[in-house]
Order: sequence, then structure tokens, then C-alpha cells
Amino acid sequence: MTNLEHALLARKRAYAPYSKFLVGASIELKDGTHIYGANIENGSYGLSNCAERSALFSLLSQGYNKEDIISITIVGDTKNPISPCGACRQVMYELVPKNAKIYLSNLNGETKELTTSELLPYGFDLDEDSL
Ligand SMILES: O=c1ccn([C@H]2C[C@H](O)[C@@H](CO)O2)c(=O)[nH]1
Ligand SMILES: [Zn+2]
Repeated sequence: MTNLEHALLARKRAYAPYSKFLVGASIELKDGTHIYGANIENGSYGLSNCAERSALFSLLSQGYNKEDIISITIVGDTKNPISPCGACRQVMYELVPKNAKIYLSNLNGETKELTTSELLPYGFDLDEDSL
């Protein structure tokens, strides 16, 4: 199964009764594992969590880290490949290695391949810009 197929399975787990916009993400790991994330919304809208952040928080919660990542695929029902929000770009910038591929997809299978720095030029990095 491709990582996009895994992301489509993750998307089925989305809880998005407010926006009705379902998003799935899957992180492909070197050991063959796929870590899923889906967007989880809340009636207090600002508490909602995006699919890619859910997947990355799950990755760390399950004892993995950025060095285990090969790629991430994010998929939603968009005309063009899905575009992650600013918050997720910053979280990916910190938790995904510079050389890992991020695949943005839609339900037609159209895909864009980017890195974290391409998604977030001049991103904030505590390791580089120490306080
Ligand atoms: O890359 C994206 C873009 C949007 N969303 C979610 C947030 C919210 O639940 C819904 C509508 O913005 O889609 C994601 O999970 N990932
Ligand atoms: Zn987001």
C-alpha cells in the first residue's frame, strides 16, 4: 500500500462535523510503520487540530522521532493539492527532518512534493536562532 493510500484511510477517521472538510495524513517510517493523523475538530472551534499535527504528535507519543521519518502525505478533497495551514508548517519545520519529503495530495491523486523549508521559508528554529 502506498503512503497516499494510508493517508486516505486516516482521512476516514477525521472528526470534522463543523467544517465537514475531512483531512488525512500518514507518516511513512523507516521501519515500515505508518503513523496516521486526522483532523479532530471541537465545538470550541479554536481547539481543533489538523491532520498533519495529529500525526506528528502521535509519532512522538508512540516513542518515535524525526529521524524515523521517510515522508509524510497529507490528503483532502481540494481542487489543487492540499495546502497546510501556517501552524502546521511551523510544527513540521521543527519535527520533520530537512531532507524528508512532504507530499500534498487531493482525491484525484494530484500531488506536490515539498520540504519543510519550502513550505515555510525562514521558519523559526530554536536550534539555529538560540535565545
Ligand atoms: O492541511 C490541512 C488543512 C486543513 N485541515 C483541517 C483543519 C479544519 O479541521 C478543517 C478546515 O480547515 O481542515 C487539516 O487538517 N489540514
Ligand atoms: Zn494545520
